Amino acid sequence: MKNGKLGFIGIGNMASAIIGGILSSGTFPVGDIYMYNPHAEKMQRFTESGCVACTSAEEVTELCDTVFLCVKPQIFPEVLRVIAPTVAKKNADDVVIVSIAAGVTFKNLQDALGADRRYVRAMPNTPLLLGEGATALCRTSNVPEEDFARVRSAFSCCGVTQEIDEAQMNAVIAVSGSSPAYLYLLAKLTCDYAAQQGIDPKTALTLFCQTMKGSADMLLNSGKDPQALMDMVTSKGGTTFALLNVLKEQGFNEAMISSFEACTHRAEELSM
Ligand SMILES: NC(=O)C1=CN([C@@H]2O[C@H](COP(=O)(O)OP(=O)(O)OC[C@H]3O[C@@H](n4cnc5c(N)ncnc54)[C@H](OP(=O)(O)O)[C@@H]3O)[C@@H](O)[C@H]2O)C=CC1
Ligand SMILES: O=C(O)[C@@H]1CCC=N1
Repeated sequence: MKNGKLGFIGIGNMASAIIGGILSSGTFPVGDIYMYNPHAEKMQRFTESGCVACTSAEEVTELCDTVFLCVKPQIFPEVLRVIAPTVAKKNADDVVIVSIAAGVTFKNLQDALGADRRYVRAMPNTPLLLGEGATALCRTSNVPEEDFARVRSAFSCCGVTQEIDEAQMNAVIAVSGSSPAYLYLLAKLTCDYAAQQGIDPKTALTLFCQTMKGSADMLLNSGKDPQALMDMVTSKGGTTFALLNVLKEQGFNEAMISSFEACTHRAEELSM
């Protein structure tokens, strides 16, 4: 029997962003959110909001019909071993296991918890915390629409979601999961340069962040592709041309592509 309860195992950066986003949106009753983390203090701010702290991963799995595994890929074997007996006691229809881990495959989950269980993989990102996340999702073929919609709503209440094939899950990490880091790097480099030139750091950050937001809106809503938008900015013989030329000369494009490949490759290595 399904009870609508959402359980989270591993309350670190990402689970905190997801739970924080869910709480801000009010999409799920706060008392339906269960969680477990070895260091209990990490759950405190959510228990203060009305979420329920459990004393073990088994307890979360026993009490909830949608279980989000939010530990590091390296901890997965241990957590899967711990929850396997509890998952085995449930009817296959009564539990959906959601993994947000980089690289951990459906095969890894099925080998540990059973091929007849229902699985969803998600690749979210930390802006979920502000309701501005981006999450790629995929499911095993036995996950019915109703169960998938429920999992999806935990992510879509705090950002956009897109369903993709499992074969694309490692490549998509460079697009949603990891990509905030290179955008923050760009912000840091830009603002550090501005500060060196005597521009007030807050002023620079405000200008740069609005530029990222506005550029994202142009990409989504102007009807123009990235190259056309770059061309609109680039006057012949002007400043943007000079900027892009140095990036080209110094191998920026190749470095970015190599970094995406490294990201995907690392996810493949993290598979169990
Ligand atoms: N950070 C990100 O931006 C994103 C992360 N992910 C994925 O999310 C997952 C979690 O990443 P992230 O939140 O950054 O990692 P964190 O290290 O911040 O969180 C992991 C949490 O797991 C807890 N934990 C450790 N061992 C156990 C255990 N045996 N049982 C239950 N909980 C345990 C840790 O608790 P304690 O500290 O007390 O040991 C910690 O709070 C990873 O698989 C990652 O691939 C996906 C997309 C984006
Ligand atoms: O760095 C990581 O491995 C995780 C997965 C995506 C973002 N953070």
